Amino acid sequence: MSETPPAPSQRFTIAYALTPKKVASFITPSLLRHAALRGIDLVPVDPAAPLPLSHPIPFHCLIHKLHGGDDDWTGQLLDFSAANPGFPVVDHPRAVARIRTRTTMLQAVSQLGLGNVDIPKQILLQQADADFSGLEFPVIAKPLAADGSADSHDMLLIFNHNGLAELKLKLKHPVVLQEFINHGGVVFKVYVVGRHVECVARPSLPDISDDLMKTSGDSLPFSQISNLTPATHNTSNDHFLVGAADLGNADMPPLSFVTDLALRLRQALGLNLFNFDIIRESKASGNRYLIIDINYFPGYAKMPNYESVLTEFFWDVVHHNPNVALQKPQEQ
Ligand SMILES: Nc1ncnc2c1ncn2[C@@H]1O[C@H](COP(=O)(O)OP(=O)(O)OP(=O)(O)O)[C@@H](O)[C@H]1O
Ligand SMILES: O=P(O)(O)O[C@H]1[C@H](OP(=O)(O)O)[C@@H](OP(=O)(O)O)[C@@H](O)[C@@H](O)[C@@H]1OP(=O)(O)O
Repeated sequence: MSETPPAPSQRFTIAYALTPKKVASFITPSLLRHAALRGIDLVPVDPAAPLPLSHPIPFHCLIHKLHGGDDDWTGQLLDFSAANPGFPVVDHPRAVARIRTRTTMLQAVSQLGLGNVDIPKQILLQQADADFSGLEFPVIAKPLAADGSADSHDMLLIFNHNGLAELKLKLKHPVVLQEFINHGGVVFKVYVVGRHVECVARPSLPDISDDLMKTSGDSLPFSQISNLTPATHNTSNDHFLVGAADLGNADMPPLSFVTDLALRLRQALGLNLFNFDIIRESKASGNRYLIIDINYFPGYAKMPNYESVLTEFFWDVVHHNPNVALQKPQEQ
């Protein structure tokens, strides 16, 4: 990369509306430096102030991730996108909204046209006493909202009907109940930035044998298991760490498969900035993969060289490179 930044007339501004946590982890001095050398400046926007609805717009692209309770902000983004068609808002608020609810989040998977990729069987429980049918134990109860709010990562692994009865005391409804799939204790996280795709292995829940089902009680709470390190695990999660897989020796899915899957999913979702979690079913004879979660604008700073990857993406966006263009999501 040239060490001489472009002249002011060739510079581009990326406005960002991010949570303070995200600003701290993502808008690092090193990202700012990388981007500046490519002629790109990152500046904050105040989500409490109105976005400009007419020209001149003082930035060339808007990136965003704000958490629950931000309906006004989403409305602003929709109005801004409608008033400025073609202006790069990364990503379109309607496409983001779809993956902030666990029922609509995984719908796109059925459009991928890949026979070995599926989602676990799941049902929505609106209320605590709603009917539970068609699923086999163990199941995981997940909050319907996947919007980054305080309790959106609180989960309950349920082994039997008693555990199901405990659900109403332990998690706020509505929840999604999803069949637990044995997968060898490893989850593969696939990070997508435009057409850039990277896959890493992370710790997951261990396989659950019939014996473990009998000895584990009725239900077990857990939270953010894939981000656990020895320094952060707590008592409820400790249980699951027993028998944790050796990530260094994880049998990674082929990169060509992961890339193809990620690019299909990117188109189907209409998103440029996301990651998704896949697991490989232990008992399946061939390789059967299940997508269990999709996250908007994840923790990219954990990717090696994230500064260059994101800078190149921003450069493509402000130069309207068709590589990063996506279809606008339909209103539903
Ligand atoms: N259907 C499933 N079968 C087996 N394990 C699962 C299943 N669903 C989730 N898990 C395990 O539980 C973890 C958390 O689930 P999920 O990714 O849905 O939660 P999340 O809070 O949205 O995650 P993140 O912290 O990535 O945002 C997964 O990383 C995986 O270890
Ligand atoms: O901050 P972290 O690096 O842990 O990033 C996590 C991110 O938190 P942040 O967006 O508030 O930063 C989470 O977002 P919310 O669901 O809470 O909205 C979610 O996307 C996780 O999957 C990310 O972890 P990763 O998948 O990359 O391991």
